[in-house]
Amino acid sequence: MIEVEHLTKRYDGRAAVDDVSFTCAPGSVTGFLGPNGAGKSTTMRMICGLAPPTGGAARVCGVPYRRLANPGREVGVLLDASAQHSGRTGREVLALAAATMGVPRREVDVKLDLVGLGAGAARRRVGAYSLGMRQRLGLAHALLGDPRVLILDEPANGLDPEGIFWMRGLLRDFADRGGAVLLSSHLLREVEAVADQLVVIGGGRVVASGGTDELLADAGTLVRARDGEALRRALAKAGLAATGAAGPAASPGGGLLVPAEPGVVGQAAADAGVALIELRPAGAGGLEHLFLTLTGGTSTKETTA
Ligand SMILES: Nc1ncnc2c1ncn2[C@@H]1O[C@H](COP(=O)(O)OP(=O)(O)OP(=O)(O)O)[C@@H](O)[C@H]1O
Repeated sequence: MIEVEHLTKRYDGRAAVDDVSFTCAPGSVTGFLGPNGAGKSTTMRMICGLAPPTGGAARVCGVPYRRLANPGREVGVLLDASAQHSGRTGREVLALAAATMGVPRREVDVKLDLVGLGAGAARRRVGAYSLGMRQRLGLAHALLGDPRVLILDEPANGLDPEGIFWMRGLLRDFADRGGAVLLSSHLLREVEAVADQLVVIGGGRVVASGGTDELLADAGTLVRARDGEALRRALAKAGLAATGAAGPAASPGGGLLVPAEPGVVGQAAADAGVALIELRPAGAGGLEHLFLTLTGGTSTKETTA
């Protein structure tokens, strides 16, 4: 439903997006991940026809976005939650959009309800909304035309943990009913629970992509021994590269992340007579480590989280 082929965007000769390709299939959520400045928003803007690509092409529902006759009925887009007119109430924003799209007026209340904006909130001006409320309104706007595709740029920004959990459920349900979701974030943890596949971008280029489970399975093994140095020597002897596990992959007292199956790592330790106190698939923590390694040093702005 979304096809991105060799998309490239240059500003003043510098590539903000460099030869990016991926597809988002019906019935799936694609997590589009990368640090600040990686090129996520620029890619999404090109998909939605808001920025002309320097090279490559993107299609939504089989055609370039600009060729969709009534885009809101096919693709729900939330690129900037703060873009709504601050002087209008939440209900007015949706009512206007409904009229433009030819959506029955009753859908306004259905969608306000769906995103948890009650009657009181809907009567308030958008200028008085918190960022989380604006994100909810943006989601209601994106869902208004009952589209088959959702393109959402950092929709979890400003939502509290409960809001993020709620949004995951909503997006999962949307995909389970056959929709395609492209969801960007600079936080792996925000999307890994809901994304079927991940596209990781750093410095404008895709640095990793694939099924979330597959990437998790490939995330390596976390291993720890009381004698860390002996373990390092044992792994080196077996030709296994090891890095100090950091962040969520780390275990108390330190540990090593090894890009190999737990059985292979355990055998290497056993062969050298090193007693282990921990040996497990690194899973999500390992993926985070992989993500930080792959995108390391490519962030052009300070991370907000
Ligand atoms: N209109 C523009 N003119 C010049 N450079 C731009 C423009 N838009 C984006 N860029 C640059 O392109 C690069 C990618 O920016 P982009 O906003 O796409 O990244 P991002 O991954 O969405 O980051 P963030 O998470 O901070 O939104 C950055 O270096 C940015 O400064």
